[in-house]
Amino acid sequence: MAAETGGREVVLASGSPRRRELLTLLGVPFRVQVSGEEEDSAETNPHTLAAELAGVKGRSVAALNPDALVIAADTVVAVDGVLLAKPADAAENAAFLRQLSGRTHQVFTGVSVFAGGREQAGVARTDVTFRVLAEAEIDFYAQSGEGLDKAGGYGVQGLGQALVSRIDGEFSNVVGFPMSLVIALLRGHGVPVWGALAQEAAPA
Ligand SMILES: Cc1cn([C@H]2C[C@H](O)[C@@H](COP(=O)(O)OP(=O)(O)OP(=O)(O)O)O2)c(=O)[nH]c1=O
Repeated sequence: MAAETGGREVVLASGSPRRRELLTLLGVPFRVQVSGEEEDSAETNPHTLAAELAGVKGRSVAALNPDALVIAADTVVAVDGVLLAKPADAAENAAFLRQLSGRTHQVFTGVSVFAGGREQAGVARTDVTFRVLAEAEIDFYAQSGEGLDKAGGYGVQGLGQALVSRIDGEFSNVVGFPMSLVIALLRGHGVPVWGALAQEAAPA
């Protein structure tokens, strides 16, 4: 395992099935250890909050795995300066969708990598525009339950793609794991994304 991952075991500090899928696509062997840290913060700036929460999750798992490379992420959705976390129920999900309808909002994902006692981190931003949604569409989507475990109350990778009219930025960032940033951070630590040959071929 260690030889395939730049000398360190890779630990994904996330319970998100999307992050698991996306890291698997990169061909990196890893195991999952979920941070038990509470995701509460007084921070109101979405960019800063995404960075802070990714750091909190990663740091707690890194403390338990000092020899590993630990990667963590956090996704924050903001519309007109208001943060939309995960909706508590279908009614709150519908309220979120009303706020997002016909507008452009921002999705920030912070990614933190801890290895050898050091942290490297970054934040990606994608702007997502929703169609003007009819009340019946809002009810239908909220009742589907798809948005309940997702920041902003929707999943762009599922039924939620029918809500979206435009995406400016990286799609994978909206799903919670911005590939460009993750690849750069992993390669920066010598982890061969898509195998050793691709590592050699990658531009500096
Ligand atoms: C906007 C949006 C969010 N999401 C997801 C990504 C994240 O999993 C989730 C945001 O919550 P997070 O707190 O970032 O992550 P999580 O609680 O799912 O997992 P963990 O803290 O263990 O890493 O919302 C989608 O899957 N699709 C989308 O379109």
